[in-house]
Amino acid sequence: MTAKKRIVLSSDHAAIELRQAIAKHITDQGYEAVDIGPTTPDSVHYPSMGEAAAQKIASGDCDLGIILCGTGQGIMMAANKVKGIRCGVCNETFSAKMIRAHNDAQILSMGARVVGLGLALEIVDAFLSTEFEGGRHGLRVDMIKAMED
Ligand SMILES: O=C[C@H](O)[C@H](O)[C@H](O)COP(=O)(O)O
Repeated sequence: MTAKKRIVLSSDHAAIELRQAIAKHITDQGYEAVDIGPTTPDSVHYPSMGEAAAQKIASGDCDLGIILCGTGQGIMMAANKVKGIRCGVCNETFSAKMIRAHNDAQILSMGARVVGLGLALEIVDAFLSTEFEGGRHGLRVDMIKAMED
């Protein structure tokens, strides 16, 4: 039996309900949701939550990630500071497919103050169901990786 894909989820205070709905949605689909919070509505700083999620990927503990803040932008910026991490903000499904297919992004970021629940779940599905195509795209991703050395 193949191990379940482990998907780390994190957010700031702006996206708690959406994050929890996504966790249930992907669990229902057979993924293992590794939800690192927060769980209370208290204000929490998105850089810490973005970094914590990205470290779960960089360490190999999780396969892919979904992170959320008000716009998806701030938490994405923080996640991308962790070496080896590629994260994009996607507020529609085409980009969510393409950051997997062409950019081999490990983390999807979304804005809970931008997208509604129905669209957010479709974006998640697009991201999780798409594989990296490699080939010429692999050369370009390697160029990004080389900038970190
Ligand atoms: O990029 C940053 C995010 O959108 C944050 O969720 C947002 O800045 C939080 O704002 P506030 O503290 O006013 O809820």
